[in-house]
Amino acid sequence: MDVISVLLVALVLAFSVLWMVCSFLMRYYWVASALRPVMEKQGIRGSPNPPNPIFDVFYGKPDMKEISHDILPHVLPWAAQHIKFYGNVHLNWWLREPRIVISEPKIIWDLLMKKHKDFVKSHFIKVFSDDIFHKGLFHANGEDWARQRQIVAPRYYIDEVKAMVGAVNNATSQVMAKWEAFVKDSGDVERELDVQVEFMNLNVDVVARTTLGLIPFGINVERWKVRKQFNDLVHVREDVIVAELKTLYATGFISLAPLLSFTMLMLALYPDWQEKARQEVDQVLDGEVVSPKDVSKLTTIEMILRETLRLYPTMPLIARVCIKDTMLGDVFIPKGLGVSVNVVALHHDRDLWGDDVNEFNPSRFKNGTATAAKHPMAFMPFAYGVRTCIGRAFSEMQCKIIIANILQRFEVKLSPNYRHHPVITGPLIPKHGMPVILKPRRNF
Ligand code: HEM
Repeated sequence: MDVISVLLVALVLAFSVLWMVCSFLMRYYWVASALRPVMEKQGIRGSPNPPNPIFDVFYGKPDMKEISHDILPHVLPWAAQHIKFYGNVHLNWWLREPRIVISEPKIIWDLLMKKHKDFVKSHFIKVFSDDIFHKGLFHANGEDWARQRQIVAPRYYIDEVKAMVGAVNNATSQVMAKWEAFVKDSGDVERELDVQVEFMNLNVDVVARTTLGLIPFGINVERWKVRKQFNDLVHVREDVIVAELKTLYATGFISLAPLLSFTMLMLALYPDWQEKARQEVDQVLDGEVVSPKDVSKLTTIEMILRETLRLYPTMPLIARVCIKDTMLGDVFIPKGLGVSVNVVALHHDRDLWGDDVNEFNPSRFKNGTATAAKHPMAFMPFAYGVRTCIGRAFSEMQCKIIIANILQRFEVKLSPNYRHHPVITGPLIPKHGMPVILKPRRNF
């Protein structure tokens, strides 16, 4: 390498380092001398020091001492403290980035419904998932998002979802037969199994059977030809189609396995609810597989799933970043500030849910979700507004079918090896899996 090349490389390196240092200082300067006073003047206060979420998440934390559903102090200890000291709207940090964290329904309404145009998806979530979701709908913004949503969302409308019941039944039946053989092989009447791993595999299978209908091959081409959306799709670049499939695969198996796992925990912990749900399954299905018309009749399972999602929301934080100076309620939000909805805190707020907030009580959903708490937006596992989850109906249908199949064939007990340690790794998951004891029902 000649001298000029060496000098050029050194110059580029020096500029890169300078740029990194400057942007770091800028961020700090902005936070320390500009942003904090703006927020504090409005009465919004928060932690003076950034916590270390990476450390909290991955290392060194002991399991919960007992199986309690009061999980906020365990999964987000800083949030539990901040709510106590600063209230339901406070400042916090994501690494070095300041964020306003909210668990106040009226302000969440403004963020997700009234003022949604002033916010975009935050790169906060991309830290966790960019390599998985790539450029798909989950991360997209602006026109790119609108175009993708228009193409993908109709695939999950209720009639389309009903048409997927058979595929879910087939995949689930195979797994049930495998579980029965697994217990039989032990020569015992019951056997322990980590169902979390099983649910992940099952969901990959279900998503493959249902989602591959999106790929424009063979018969799908014929279907798509008669739809206007196909015209949109052929204009979408190949990498965007791949990104969409990755998104649907990832959301399918990342989000459903934890919900199903925690539901198994609830069934094991509350045998009275397990029995109630089983009686409903036996009555509605009468030994047959679930048909599309049966799905809406499984109301006890529906309540159990909702109460599980309340206590253990799969998506514990919803993150946005402000792109235009705006107001959320009475709070001025400057452009560039991150905003997070703390769904765990919202779902565990005593003022909204009452004194039994940390108890498992599916009956609170007997008249639906809107009246279960003191505010209709107190329950939001699938978010609200234009970016609400497109997979909601699909997830509810799939989970009902899987749980109905399990109850039809097995009794579920808690394993002595279960260790209670919900943890946020992006989704909220049981850190040590979900070992339960399965006992096939003899009379089935
Ligand atoms: C227990 C199951 C599930 C839960 C709790 C859940 C929850 C959520 C939440 C809270 C959001 C909003 C995120 C945000 O605004 O930042 C979301 C978005 C999304 N979900 Fe789900 N989800 C589930 C299952 C699924 C499934 C099975 C699919 C695939 C079909 C799916 C596909 C998506 C997509 C594509 C988005 C982005 C939508 C957009 O931004 O327009 N989800 N989900």
